[in-house]
Amino acid sequence: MDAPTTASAGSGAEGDSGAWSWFSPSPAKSPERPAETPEERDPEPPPAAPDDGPAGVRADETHGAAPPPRRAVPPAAGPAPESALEASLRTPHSDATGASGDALLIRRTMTEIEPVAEQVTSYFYALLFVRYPELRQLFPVSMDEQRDRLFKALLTAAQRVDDDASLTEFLAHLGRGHRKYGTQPAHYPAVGECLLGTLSRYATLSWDDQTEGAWIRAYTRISQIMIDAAAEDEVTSPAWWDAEVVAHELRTSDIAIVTVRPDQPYPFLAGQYTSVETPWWPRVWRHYSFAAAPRSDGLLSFHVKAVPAGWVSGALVHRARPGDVIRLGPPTGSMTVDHTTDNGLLCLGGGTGIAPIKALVEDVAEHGRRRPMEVFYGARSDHDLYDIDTMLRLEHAHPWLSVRPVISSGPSSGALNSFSGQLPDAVREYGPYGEYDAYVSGPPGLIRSGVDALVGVGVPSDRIRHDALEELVAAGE
Ligand SMILES: NC(=O)C1=CN([C@@H]2O[C@H](COP(=O)(O)OP(=O)(O)OC[C@H]3O[C@@H](n4cnc5c(N)ncnc54)[C@H](O)[C@@H]3O)[C@@H](O)[C@H]2O)C=CC1
Repeated sequence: MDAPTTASAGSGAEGDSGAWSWFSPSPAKSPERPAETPEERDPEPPPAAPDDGPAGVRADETHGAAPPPRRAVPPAAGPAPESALEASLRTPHSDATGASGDALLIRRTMTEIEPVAEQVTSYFYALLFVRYPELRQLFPVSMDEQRDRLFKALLTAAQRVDDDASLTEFLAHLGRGHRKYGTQPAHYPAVGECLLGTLSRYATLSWDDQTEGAWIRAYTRISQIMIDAAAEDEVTSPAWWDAEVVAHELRTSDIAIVTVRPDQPYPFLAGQYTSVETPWWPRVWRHYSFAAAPRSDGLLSFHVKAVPAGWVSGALVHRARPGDVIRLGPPTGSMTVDHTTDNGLLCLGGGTGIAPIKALVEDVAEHGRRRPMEVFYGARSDHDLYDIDTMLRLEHAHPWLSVRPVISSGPSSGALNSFSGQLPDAVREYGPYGEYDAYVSGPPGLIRSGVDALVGVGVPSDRIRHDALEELVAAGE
């Protein structure tokens, strides 16, 4: 997808980068470097983690983390037949794309561990929590989804090691975003040590001194960018905002509009989103878009749908009441209005994805340029169009705005004169829209098919905005 997207978050605090000396690349095994592999430091490998120490890893969290046996010494009689993986890992360190030697070495490691990524991740966290139990408190009680995150982010960064601009943008964002988790510069060497310990344990075919050097250089760079970005952010912005619930309106049996008052000014742009932590599920954060443009009274609102097994969404819909205090991360997202053009705006909002679209309408209204704006608001049935009254009120107030309800599967009373079908079908029916900027917000499936439909009705792909698909998929609620 080539539309502008947003990325996700990372860690840090005041930068004392001088504490990283052990992580300097070392051509030979350096005596200062701590043990790299579990067996060097932990006589018992982490899968036999403590049962459930105060800040330890539960035994069940190490499930599946049993490390593979170290590479067997080839039998004297002759080498065993080479597998396809072994053959690919033997490929010389050069590449037609011009990737650097370090990038090639890092990719080789990732090729080798990819088939066992789940065990690698489990082992990594087990090792981290056994060696540094004090870090356990930074993570949610249930590690099910977290297991994926930190490690994936590190791997994504390692993959971009040859692309300075993209790497820096990704990591700076990650570094700023990690402030709300309480990450400190001193945590980075611990993570790096366990990352290398894990990789050397699993990438037995490709791991050698050169590869280790490449990973050390990459991780040193990754952590420095994250720490610097966090330190810079600290000068102007809190790590998180506490926000008191001031209104809670149940719109359907599973959708609520939650309005909060942050304890400090909260600057953001219409179309952006933030991460939310509730008091009931500490350290579990979920993304929600702002459902209104910035207001003079500083209040923020979110549309939340309780989804099955959605801890945060369930708590926000069924448990939160005025007076409760939730926590907000920094605003993020690039689904914002370009006010330098007079192009029309074409918006697709599916389900609670209408929330940021409503904010965009308010933003355009405040700028007073009367740009044509077409909003397609999709839901399964009339009943699921929980905010249609607000949208129709806005349409009534602004002659440049047109709102079209689209019902995909459920019954429609006919009262709304809605289009029957999927949102992309409706857009095709009403197009072309060559002179429009476009915005898509809703379930990941809608983003994918919506972007295709928008390109089909003449919107250039560089003028289509939506939030990052991987964020929407990862959030899951
Ligand atoms: N900034 C954003 O992109 C935001 C995204 N969301 C996401 O929106 C979703 C809302 O969920 P629900 O209200 O249950 O929506 P839903 O699953 O009921 O879908 C709403 C409408 O979107 C369209 N749609 C859904 N899947 C589609 C597909 N595969 N192809 C074409 N059209 C499709 C249909 O018109 C459907 O009626 C959640 O996944 C939430 O995370 C919510 C708020 C903001």
